[in-house]
Amino acid sequence: MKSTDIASFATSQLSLLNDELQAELAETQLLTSTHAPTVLQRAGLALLNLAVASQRTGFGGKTLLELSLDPAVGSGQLPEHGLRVGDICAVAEQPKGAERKKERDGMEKRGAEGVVTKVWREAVTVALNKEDVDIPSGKLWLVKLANDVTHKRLNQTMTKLQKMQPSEHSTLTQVLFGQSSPTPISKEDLNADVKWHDPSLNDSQKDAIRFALASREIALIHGPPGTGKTHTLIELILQLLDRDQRLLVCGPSNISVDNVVERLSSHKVPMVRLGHPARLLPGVLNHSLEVLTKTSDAAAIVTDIRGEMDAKQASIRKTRNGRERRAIYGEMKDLRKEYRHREGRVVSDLLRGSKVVLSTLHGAGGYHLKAEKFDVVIVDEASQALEAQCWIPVLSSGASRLVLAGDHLQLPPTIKSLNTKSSKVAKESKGARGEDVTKGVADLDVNDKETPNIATAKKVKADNTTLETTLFDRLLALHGDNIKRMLTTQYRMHESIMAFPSSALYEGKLIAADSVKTRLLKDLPYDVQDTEDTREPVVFWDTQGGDFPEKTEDDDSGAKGKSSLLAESKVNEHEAAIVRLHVSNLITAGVKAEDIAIVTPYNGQLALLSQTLKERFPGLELGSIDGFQGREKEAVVVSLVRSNPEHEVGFLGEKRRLNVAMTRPKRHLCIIGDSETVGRGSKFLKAWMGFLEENADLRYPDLADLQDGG
Ligand SMILES: Nc1ncnc2c1ncn2[C@@H]1O[C@H](COP(=O)(O)OP(=O)(O)OP(=O)(O)O)[C@@H](O)[C@H]1O
Repeated sequence: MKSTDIASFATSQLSLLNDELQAELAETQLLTSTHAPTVLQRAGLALLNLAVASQRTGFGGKTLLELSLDPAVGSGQLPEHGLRVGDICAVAEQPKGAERKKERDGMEKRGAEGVVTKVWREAVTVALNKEDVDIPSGKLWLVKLANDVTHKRLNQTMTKLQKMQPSEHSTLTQVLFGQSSPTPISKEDLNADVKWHDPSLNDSQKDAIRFALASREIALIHGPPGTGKTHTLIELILQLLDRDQRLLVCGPSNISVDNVVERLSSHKVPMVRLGHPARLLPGVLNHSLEVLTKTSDAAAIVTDIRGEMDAKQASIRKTRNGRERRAIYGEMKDLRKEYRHREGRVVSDLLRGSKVVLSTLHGAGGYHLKAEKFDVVIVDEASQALEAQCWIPVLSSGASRLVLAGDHLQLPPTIKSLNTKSSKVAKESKGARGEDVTKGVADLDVNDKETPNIATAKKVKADNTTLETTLFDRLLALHGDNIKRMLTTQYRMHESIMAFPSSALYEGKLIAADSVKTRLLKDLPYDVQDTEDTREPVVFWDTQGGDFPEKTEDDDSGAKGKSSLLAESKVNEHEAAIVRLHVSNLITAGVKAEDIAIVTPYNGQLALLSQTLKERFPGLELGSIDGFQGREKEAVVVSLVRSNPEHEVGFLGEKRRLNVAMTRPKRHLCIIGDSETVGRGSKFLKAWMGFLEENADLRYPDLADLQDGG
């Protein structure tokens, strides 16, 4: 165990985070300043021709603007756009048609900044950051800005850590940096009798819970794919509550937190979910602070004042007279103060009564928790969070114990929010893992990860830390396997699908639960024929021989002019034809399109496959491997794309990405790739190709057949 100096660790993190922010800001700036508004709209980064449809007061006394199409332009649905709940944006007067960068300079600054809180077909709602801003009355546009809010909180947290005196470091903090060893756990504690709420837990789950209950400072629960990590955490939470502990439960994304809230709610645990309601799953809303402040007994005192504020807001918009406006603003200010005061009281009563508070890691740094203390912090999906993010709840909660659940052998935190990169920047800056960061228009997916884009993650500081090293990784390196327990029974995959990842990554320890180990597509609970595909758990279409070459997308006349934002990526047209053939065979056999997913690491290939398959099989799901982490499907088809005489494999070289790809299916995994190219990429890839040749149902495609079938 090598201990780390806490202040210099924080300093190095601050510098890495700052590099990261600068890179991101530069990229956004370049993009929005070099394109006309209409281009930005097409790229999903702006919405044009808007007008204020209504204005009211929301939670926290914030002004909510509802924006819909300007009646002068039209009515009804908004055009396709990429604005999503949680995006940071500016509402401003729309530049005139030809107004370009120069004229627009500083324009976004002059508008009002806010956060998108609701998106539906006809309108978008934005919560403004500042009070009392004048919204121009002409035609408006909404333009996405770089999200530096996340960075600010990370920065504050790391600065706090940096400035702490050694005497202020809790025992937990010392253990997290190797300055103290974790308190040894006695055999009796590990074998203590526990009254289980869920008797169906398997032995590795029970062991992990006993271990986490016995540990005084840290416990890592390592949950390989499908092993019931969240299931285990629920029991752990109930057990800790039985022991009268107060808990702060966090995850890196809203969905990871909601997942826990949904499963906890059947246990009638008094809990509060922090976070903006617009970003929460519907089933979770009843536990959200906003809904609780409206429905609890104390809520009435807040409601009447809210109405009064809305009325004042409305009158401001009608008044043109400056003096009158100023007077109303003054009254609003007093009302808002009173509102916050009352709301604050309701909120703190609610929080004080909750034994469990749940929020994103980021949300744990909000002002609601300032006065709250907890005994234990639990982080789900911890290996998908930046270390600095994990420190937010650790420092804010004052907790003495930390439980991290995750799987460091799947992908670490990544660029999930749409990042605004021009083709030029995208070509020059490869992402965190040298991956295809050109998310561009191909997958403007809703994704509300609060993890910043790691454009600079590869930068290694002198002390060997990168942003990509998660707390989970670092603790394992620091304290070794003694601080972790692994869950070993998986409830997802057929045993043949599980075999390779288990032996190559999980020390051969995974066991397939009886309920899943022999499940095939032909056994689906609806009518599926028994065919050469539906009776095979693993199929490998080996395209070796050079007839299935990859192409760089730019060779193909600038991606057909589809977008300047789609930069260099790889495609493999012949592989795409095999995907089509295989998928149509499955569907002809009776497998529902909804039960099939196609994943590929390259956005170029994804775009090509979407073009040709989406219309034909609407239920089919297509996505990047990275975007599919955490998901599962009955059948998964993976197109590996790379096939070249140089045997270059690009980011197939990242085994954690391939691990994610091969562990998504329940009953059927179909791999399409060139074993000659892929097999030379790394030891792991060589072993995988060897495994497939030995164990999969091998197919050698014939180009002529493809022309018929594809
Ligand atoms: N002891 C158990 N007995 C039966 N089924 C279980 C058990 N533990 C977990 N499962 C089932 O396994 C599946 C996966 O569980 P869960 O969603 O908790 O896993 P996870 O590890 O959090 O998932 P991921 O692999 O996405 O991280 C669920 O359908 C769950 O009901």
